[in-house]
Amino acid sequence: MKDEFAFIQSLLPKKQYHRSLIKGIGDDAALFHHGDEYDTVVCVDTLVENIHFKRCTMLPAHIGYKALAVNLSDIAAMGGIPNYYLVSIAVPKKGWKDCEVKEIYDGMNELAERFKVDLIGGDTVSSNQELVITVTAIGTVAKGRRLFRQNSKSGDVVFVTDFLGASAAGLSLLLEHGMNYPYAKEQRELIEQHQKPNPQIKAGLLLVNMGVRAALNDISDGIASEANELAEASGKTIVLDYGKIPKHPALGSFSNKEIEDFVLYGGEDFQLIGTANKKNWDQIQSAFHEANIKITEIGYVKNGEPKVYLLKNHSPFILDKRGYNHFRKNE
Ligand SMILES: Nc1ncnc2c1ncn2[C@@H]1O[C@H](COP(=O)(O)OP(=O)(O)OP(=O)(O)O)[C@@H](O)[C@H]1O
Ligand SMILES: Cc1ncc(C[n+]2csc(CCOP(=O)(O)O)c2C)c(N)n1
Ligand SMILES: [Mg+2]
Ligand SMILES: [Mg+2]
Ligand SMILES: [Mg+2]
Repeated sequence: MKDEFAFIQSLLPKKQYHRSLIKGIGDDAALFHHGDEYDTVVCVDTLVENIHFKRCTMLPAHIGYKALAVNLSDIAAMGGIPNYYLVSIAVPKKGWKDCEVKEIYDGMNELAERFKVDLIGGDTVSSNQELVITVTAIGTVAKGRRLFRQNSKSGDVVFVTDFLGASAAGLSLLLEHGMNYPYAKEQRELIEQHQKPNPQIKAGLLLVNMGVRAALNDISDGIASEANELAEASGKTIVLDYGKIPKHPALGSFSNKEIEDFVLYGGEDFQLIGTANKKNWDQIQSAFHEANIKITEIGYVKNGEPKVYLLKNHSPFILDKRGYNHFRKNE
C-alpha cells in the first residue's frame, strides 16, 4: 500500500442500506440518527507497538490511556459526549506479563473515570510479535449540532485549541534518552503530552452548546494534514499564519527548524483545529475564556481551490498534506 488516504478514498461505499446513517466514512467519527434529541457518534482507532509506541516510550498504563484518549479526541472533534467503549487487544505470546496487560487497562480506566465512559466489551487474542490495541468509542451529539469537517465557509476564522508541538517533541526526547532519564521539568511536560494526551471534549461541547456553525477536526497527523482535510472536505482554501500558531511554551530548548517540524507535521497533539463564522468569534472566545480553555485564531477561510497556504514572514506558500501517513515515508 502506498498512501493511507488514497486507500480510504477507495473504500467509500456506493450505496447505503440504512436511512438513519447521517455520516459514514470521511469524518472523525460516523454519525447516525438515534432519537429525537441526540444522534449517536462512533469511532475506532488502533495503537500498534513499534508504530504508535515502543516499550521505551510508553509504560503499559500510558498505552491504555492513549488508546482511549485518541478515540475520545475523535468524539470531541464531532462535538460529542463519549458514553461507552470497547477494547480489542492482541497480546504477544512472549514479553508481556499479565500484570502489565492489566496496567494497560488501569491506564484506560483512569481516563474512563474522568469522562465517565463505560467499558462494555471487546476481544482478546494473541499475536506473534507486537501488541495491538483497538478501541471503539460510542457517544452522543445533540441533534443537528455536529461539527463536520465540511462545515467551513468563506470568511470563517480558523482556530486551534491549546498549544501544538509538545507531543512530537516529547517523543523525540523519549527516542533519544528513554523513560529513565533525569529530564528537566519542561521536558517532562512535553513527554506527558505525548504519553497522556488530553482529549478536548469540553471544547467541542462548548461550540455545540453555543449553537454556532463550526467545522472541527482533531490533530492526530499534524496540523498541515488536518487543515488540508478541512479544506478538502469543505472545498475551500485555508490560509494559516505560522506566527499565530501557539507553540508549546516548553519547546524553548529546540531549534526553530525542529519547532516548525513538531508544530506543523509532528502530530499526536490531539488539539482541535476548526473554523467558525467570524461574527461568532467574540462570543466563542468569551465562552472559551470562561471555561479556561485556550483558543487561538490562526488564519481564515476563503473561496478557492481546496488547499492550505501558510504565511511565514508575510510570504505565503502551499502547506502540503504532509505529516503522519501510514505507508508513506514520514519526513
Ligand atoms: N480501513 C478502513 N475501513 C473503513 N473506513 C476507514 C478505514 N480507515 C479509516 N476509515 C474511515 O476514514 C475516515 C478517516 O479516517 P482517519 O483514521 O484518517 O481519521 P481519524 O481517526 O480522525 O485520524 P487518525 O486515525 O489519524 O486519528 C474515518 O471516517 C474512518 O472511519
Ligand atoms: C515509537 C513511535 N514512533 C513514531 C510515533 C509517531 N506517530 C505514530 S502514528 C502517528 C500519527 C497518529 O496515528 P494514527 O494516524 O494512527 O492515529 C504518529 C505521529 C510514535 N507515536 N511512536
Ligand atoms: Mg480524528
Ligand atoms: Mg483513525
Ligand atoms: Mg492518522
